[in-house]
Amino acid sequence: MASITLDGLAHAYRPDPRGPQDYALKEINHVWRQGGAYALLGPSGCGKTTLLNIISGLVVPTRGKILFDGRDVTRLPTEARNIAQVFQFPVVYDTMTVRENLAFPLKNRHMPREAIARRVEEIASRLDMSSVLDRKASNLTADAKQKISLGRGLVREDVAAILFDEPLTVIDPHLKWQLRSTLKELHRALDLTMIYVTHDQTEALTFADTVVVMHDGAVVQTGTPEELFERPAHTFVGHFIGSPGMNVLPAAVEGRTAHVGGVAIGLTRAYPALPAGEKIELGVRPEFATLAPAGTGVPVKVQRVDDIGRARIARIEIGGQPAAALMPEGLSLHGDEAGLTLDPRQIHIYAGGVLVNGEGAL
Ligand SMILES: Nc1ncnc2c1ncn2[C@@H]1O[C@H](COP(=O)(O)OP(=O)(O)OP(=O)(O)O)[C@@H](O)[C@H]1O
Repeated sequence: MASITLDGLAHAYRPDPRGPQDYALKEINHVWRQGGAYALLGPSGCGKTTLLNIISGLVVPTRGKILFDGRDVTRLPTEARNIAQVFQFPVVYDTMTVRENLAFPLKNRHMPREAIARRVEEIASRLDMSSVLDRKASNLTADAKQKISLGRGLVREDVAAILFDEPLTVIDPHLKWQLRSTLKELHRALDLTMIYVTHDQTEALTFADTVVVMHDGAVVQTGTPEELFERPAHTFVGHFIGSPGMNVLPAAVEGRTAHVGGVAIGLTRAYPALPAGEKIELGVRPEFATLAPAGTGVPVKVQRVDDIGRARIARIEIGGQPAAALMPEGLSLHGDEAGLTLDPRQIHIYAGGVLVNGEGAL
């Protein structure tokens, strides 16, 4: 196990980068703590694989350094980095049994035979594969083969880190939720540094203690799942995490009041230093905006109500801007006029997409 430090890392695939637009990865400074469970979350093309390849040694960054436990490994090849990797698609030897596949990384490192047997049994049991240990891998389903790949990644105790690159892509949806929690349990039990790359917020939020959210080659927020939910540092995080995502409404702020299309919304903080020329927006998650009878709270128009299983979500307009809110049990609507009650501590103000810390909280 190791801590991994990204020190001023940046990468451009073209040899003569001129400006930020030429960088697939803009400058990143970050420390992955030893034994931590991390997710690297972002949409396709945001730079996740580039960063993962820099960590694993497949790509040498244009600028900056990568340190494992303080040791500069920036130019070391993958083999010299002592990391395990699990990819989207199974990497297994079909002619070997499950047991032989799991034992392979340990045999390669000349671990004593009894120690190998013990470790293989332990990992197989944690992945619920004990009953198939002596089956040939070729006879197994794609799900089972990917579980072997996970096992081969997890079997070594001496790795600096395990990198997972969208490891549940081929897993049947019914099994996905189960494997997500298995991986979380494995992290607790095995105390390894794990970095899990995904574009799927559910996978990231279930697995990781700390999620690094990337957008357009840059890290826009690093935080616990709760922090990302309750205090998105960027409107992108607000949109990308949550279902439906955060409401982001163009606003003008005066004192402790935000105006959204002529509708006044009370704030708990003042924002005297908002940068001129930047787009000002108010962000509030649907979970903190509850529909109420007309005449209560902020006046809104209701367009429709969607049942999304765990809740009913009202599609509304605030000052002409589309938004989503919780539809409470037992509320009956008359026409399209309604009120909206907002949790004032959960209303955030953004300038140019970036969260602004207000002053003088009430
Ligand atoms: N070998 C390469 N040469 C040139 N450009 C590349 C190369 N690999 C990636 N890119 C570009 O770098 C940017 C980041 O790509 P990257 O694969 O790191 O993103 P990602 O978040 O992992 O996306 P995905 O989930 O689709 O793999 C993209 O604009 C991509 O087109």
